[in-house]
Amino acid sequence: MFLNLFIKFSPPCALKICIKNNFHFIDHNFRYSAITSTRYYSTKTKMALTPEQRSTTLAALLTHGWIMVENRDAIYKEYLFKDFNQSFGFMSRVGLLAEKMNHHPEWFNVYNKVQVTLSSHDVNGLSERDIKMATFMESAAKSLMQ
Ligand SMILES: C[C@H](O)[C@H](O)[C@H]1CNC2=NC(N)=NC(=O)C2=N1
Repeated sequence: MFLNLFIKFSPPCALKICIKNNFHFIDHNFRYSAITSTRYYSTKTKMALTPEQRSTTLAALLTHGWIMVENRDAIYKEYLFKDFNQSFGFMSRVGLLAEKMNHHPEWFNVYNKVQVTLSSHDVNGLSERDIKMATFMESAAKSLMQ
């Protein structure tokens, strides 16, 4: 109900794509049922970072251990945790957001080390989604490390 109202009255720049999934079930009594789930994806943030965003939000991340990748419009950071438990906890938290955003980090993990590269394939470079993801990673890492 609220979602419908939101979609109806949200500003026109926030164009929504609606994807319907049909799930079909047969239970242990061989009764058939179907559930339709609807997901809405916003196209609003599918844009490369503006020069202004680069000199503000991106610049802030670059003072927190993130670096620009050579020959690619992407950012990289290496996180060093206490042990594998912390690394995996971090990746689990980030993984849930990644699925929700449909935006996935390129990452490598061994024991307490997680190396992350962020970029947006669809704009062939950095977008607001990378900033959002990196900012979330910063707070997840901080809360796990204390
Ligand atoms: C087809 C699918 O929507 C795309 O590949 C999604 C999935 N995950 C993604 N992850 C990242 N990092 N960038 C993308 O542009 C992206 N796009």
